[in-house]
Formats: sequence, structure tokens, C-alpha cells
Amino acid sequence: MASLVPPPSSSSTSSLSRFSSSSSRSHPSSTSFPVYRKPVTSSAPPLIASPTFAIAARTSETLLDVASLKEKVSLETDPLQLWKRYLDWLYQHKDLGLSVDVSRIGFSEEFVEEMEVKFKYAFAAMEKLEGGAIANPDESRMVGHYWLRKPELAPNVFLRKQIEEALARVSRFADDVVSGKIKPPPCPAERFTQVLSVGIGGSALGPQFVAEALAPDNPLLKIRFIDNTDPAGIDHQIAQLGPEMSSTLVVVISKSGGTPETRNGLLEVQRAFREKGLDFAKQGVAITQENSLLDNTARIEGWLARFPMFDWVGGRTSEMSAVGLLPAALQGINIKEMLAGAAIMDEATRNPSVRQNPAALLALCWYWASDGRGSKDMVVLPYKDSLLLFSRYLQQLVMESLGKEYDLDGNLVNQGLAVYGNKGSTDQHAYIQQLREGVHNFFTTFIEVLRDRPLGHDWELEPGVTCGDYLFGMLQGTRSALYANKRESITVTIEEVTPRSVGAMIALYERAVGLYASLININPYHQPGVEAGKKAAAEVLALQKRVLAVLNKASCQDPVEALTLDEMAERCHATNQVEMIYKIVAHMASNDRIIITEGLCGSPKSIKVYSGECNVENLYINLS
Ligand SMILES: O=P(O)(O)OC[C@H]1O[C@H](O)[C@H](O)[C@@H](O)[C@@H]1O
Repeated sequence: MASLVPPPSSSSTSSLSRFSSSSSRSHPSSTSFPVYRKPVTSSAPPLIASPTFAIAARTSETLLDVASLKEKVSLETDPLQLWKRYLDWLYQHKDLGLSVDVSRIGFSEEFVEEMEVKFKYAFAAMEKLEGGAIANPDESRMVGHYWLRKPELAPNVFLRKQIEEALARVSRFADDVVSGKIKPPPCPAERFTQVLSVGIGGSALGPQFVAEALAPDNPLLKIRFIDNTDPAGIDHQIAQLGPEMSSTLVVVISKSGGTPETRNGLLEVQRAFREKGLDFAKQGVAITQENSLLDNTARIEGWLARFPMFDWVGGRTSEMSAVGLLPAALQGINIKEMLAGAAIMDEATRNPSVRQNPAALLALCWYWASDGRGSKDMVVLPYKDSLLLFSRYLQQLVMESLGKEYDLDGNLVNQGLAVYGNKGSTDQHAYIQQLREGVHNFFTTFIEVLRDRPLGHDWELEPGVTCGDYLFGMLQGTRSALYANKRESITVTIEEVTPRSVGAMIALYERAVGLYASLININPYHQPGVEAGKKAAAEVLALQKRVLAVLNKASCQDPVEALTLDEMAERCHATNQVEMIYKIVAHMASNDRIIITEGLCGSPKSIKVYSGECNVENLYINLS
């Protein structure tokens, strides 16, 4: 049976460790990061012959000159006119209990008219996308997250069944784990008590947001996250499991199945399990694309369960797939309600009238406020602690989707829309000072939740005033104070934070991003820029291996030879990389993996280094 982790003393390479960038001295292996290869999908019939299509309005060359339109109008200040504007533009969805107020964004009628043709194309493109066209032309992929909450919309029966089956399996598995029908291997606990989720980016942000927003106070299974390759952070999560490690369900999530941070998190958790004498496979669950490295590993090692991730669902829009649904269901969150909320919102955001489409209204405001070029940042301020992670979730959804160098016609555009924010009123005591009076480089989105706490639990902490009234007052006060200083804002209001309203908000922003991308003529479904950093990181680790090999060789001399940075750079054939070699040396010395004999880190030029280890095997590494 193949193992993900080589035994400590073995130098053999497993399927995954072949891709390893292991820094452990006892695990020499290659330094390249996993290369994503599109997994072979199952024996699906050929999908519909869907032509690639232009998902955008194809009007990049006519990006609206918003600045000059702005010059013709000024922000309305008369309270009665503002009330009228509020009523004129207010969007309300009765069933969802959700409304969108755009009255404090100062767009003019002329702007709205000018945008009409762009929206016409954007709606048409969205319809084609939902119909199964190749909406992500660079990667030649369909974009199907809308089908996840309405499988009958999927462009063929095979896909529909795949979605339905996956959902049924997720629900069944979660029910069985929660009820104790599926148990951990014999241990003091009768059932699983913890979930440890290992994943990053789109494979973590949605589950984290939903857990924070919706998990009950004392869930049957408490969830923790490993979402980085920070060893101390991983140790912290593992340590907190304590004796409950034996009753922890480890859910490893990665669409590609080869993301280094996730792979590392998995290896670390497996090591911790081994040290405790636990059989990881009996507690491991994988959510990934069929035949990915992770999928194959989980299958070969006989993990407890595997759930699919679909090629046509992007990581940042995967909350309604197994990626988000399984962790949610394990915490006792009603996933059917999440899906229902999203489906209702999807329906509402298909409306081709901008005024009656909440996602189109958001996209309209983003265009106006940021000149269609991301010239202003979007500060997202939910006035509700449980929505703290919403802006963090939106950062990926919005910025990875819209932050693009080129438009669909290949023009250099450097598009984007920066998102930040935590929660109100907390942020009022941090940076609202700058928002009110400082550099005017943002617009705000307030997220208002009408219900303060479960009915019947409230009390007045001073005559006529509850704690929630203060929160309400802070939101309204900040909105007014910002507007009075010409700082525009949108307000999205929901009645309560429930699985349904959270599902609806996710769907609202997914659609807003898709429509806005069309308006500015970019592909929001790929992320070519992310690769550059990964490639550069792989090069750093490759250089580190060379440095180690050089130091090792020098340490095998008699007497042991200590090297300067320049000598190391020369022997690595990397004289132009001396700065990076210094950083490698400083990092490794701080971790007692090499020794600095002379000089100080404070003056890099003076240091001399040796490894203190002569490993004969390493002598034969080819440095040329
Ligand atoms: O789910 P995974 O394949 O592990 O990917 C995790 C993340 O990795 C990348 O860096 C992408 O830019 C993200 O969009 C993705 O969500």
C-alpha cells in the first residue's frame, strides 16, 4: 500500500513525496512543487459541444468615462430627496428577507442609461454560461457553480446526476458521522467529536466563513482549520486536539489535489497521527477531483471516504459543493437551507432588469464608485460578529476573479477591486477615522442584520435601549457620517444570519462578480497570476537544495570548510542570487539547520557558514 509519507529513515519516494519540497534533513527529495495536471475525469459521456463564447460585453475599448459623468452631478444632500432616492432604488426580496440599498451611491440617470447596453451583454453572457458554454476560455472549462443548487439546470443528465449523487452522499455521510453510525476506530470516544479541515484558498475560506457564521454554540463536532504551511500554526491546531485526536475526522480539501500548503498540512497531520499510534486512513476524508494526486492517495491508502470536486466548479465558488457542504453538515448546519437560499438568489439575479436584480445593482455601484477600473477599494463592514469572515471570503471571490492584467481582447488593463474590512462597530475604533476624514480611496458596503439576538432573549440595558440598539445606531451613524463627507456606501440588509440568508449572500456576490466581470470585459474564472509566486517559490527551494549540497560538500573536507555568501553563490552557479542565498542561510541558521561561524546576520557580507553535517549521499548531487 502506497504511503503519503516515507518512513522517517527511508529515502524512498512515495507518489506524493516525489513532488515534495521536504526540508527535513532526513528526507532528501526533489524540490519542485506539484505541477497541476488536469485529472482524467470518469467515464463521462462527451459533454455538450459548447462553443467558447465571449463572456463579456466586448466593450472594453468603450470603458465608460465615469469620471466625466461624475463631474456633472453632485451627491444629493437634501434628506427628503435622499428618502425618495432610497425608495426609488431599494431592492427587496420578500422570501429571503434581504434588501439592497444603493441610494448612497451617487450614480446619475445618464450613467444608468449608458450602462444598459453593457448589462444587456452581461445578462446574455450569463445565460450562456448557465447553459453550459465554455465560459472560462483560457482553461477551456464550463463554469457551473449555479447548477450545484439547482441540478436540473445542468446542461446534461450526466452532470445533473453527478451533482445529485454527490449531495446525497455528503448528507448521508454527515448524518452517519453525527449520529455515531460511522465511528472512529476503537477509542474512548463513541463517535467523532472534532473535524480538522486541511485546505487553502477556495478550499478553506468558504468553510471558515460558514463555520463562523452558522455553527451552533456547541456543535456535536467542532471544526478547526489548517490553511497554511506555517509549522507553528499547524502544531497549534494539532496540539489543541489533545486527546481528541483519536476522535477527529480529518477532511482534506483540494480541488487540484496537489497544492503544496495542503499537502504539507496533510503530511504534518499524518505524522502526528503516527506518533500517537493512530491509523490515519480510518479518520481521513478527501474532497478533490477524481484521479487527482490526493484522490489517488486516499483511494490507495483506503481512507474513510472520498467526495468529488468538479472540474467546472472554481475553488472560490465551491462553497455549495462538497467543499463547503460537508464541513457545514458535520457541524449540524442545515445545508439544504443554504442551497435553497442560494437557489432563490440565483433566480432573483437572473432578472434582466438592473433595478430588479440585486447583483446587477451591486455591479452597477462598483462600476460607478470605482470608475470601472478599481480606482476605489470596497470596505465591507458587517455589523454582526458572526459575519466577521465575510470580507475575508469576499477578498478571494472578488479579487482573484477581477484582478486581471489583460482583458478578454488581450488589452493590458490591470483590473481589480480591492476588498477589506472586518466588522462594525469594532472597526469604528480602528480605521473609520481615516475613512471619514482621510484619503478618499474607498466606498463601503454595510451588511446590516435586523434581528439582534433570538427573540425572547433581549433586555434593555438602559431605559428603552438594548445592546443591539447600540449596534444599530453605530451602523446608521457611520453610514450618515461617511455620506456627509461624500463617502458613498451600499447597504445590504438581511433579517437574520441563517443558512438560507448566508447561502443567498454567497450567491448574490458570486453573481455580482460574474456580471461585473462582463461589464469590464475580463475573464473572472481563471487566476493566471497566482502561478508566478508558486513558480518563484519552487525556484527558491531548488536553490536551497543546491546551497545545502554545497555546504555539505564543504563540510566533508578535512578540515571542515566554512564558506562566505559569495563562495556559496559561486559554487551554486548562482552569483546573481546572492541575496536569496543570504535569506536561505539566515532562515536555516535560525532553525539550527546550518551554522554561522563568523560574522553577524546584521552584516550579511561578513558571515561564514558551514553545515556541520557531511552526508556522503549528498556529495554526488550534480550542481552544474
Ligand atoms: O483547492 P486547491 O486546488 O488546493 O486550490 C487552492 C487555491 O489555490 C490557488 O492558489 C488558487 O489561486 C485558488 O483559487 C485556489 O482556491
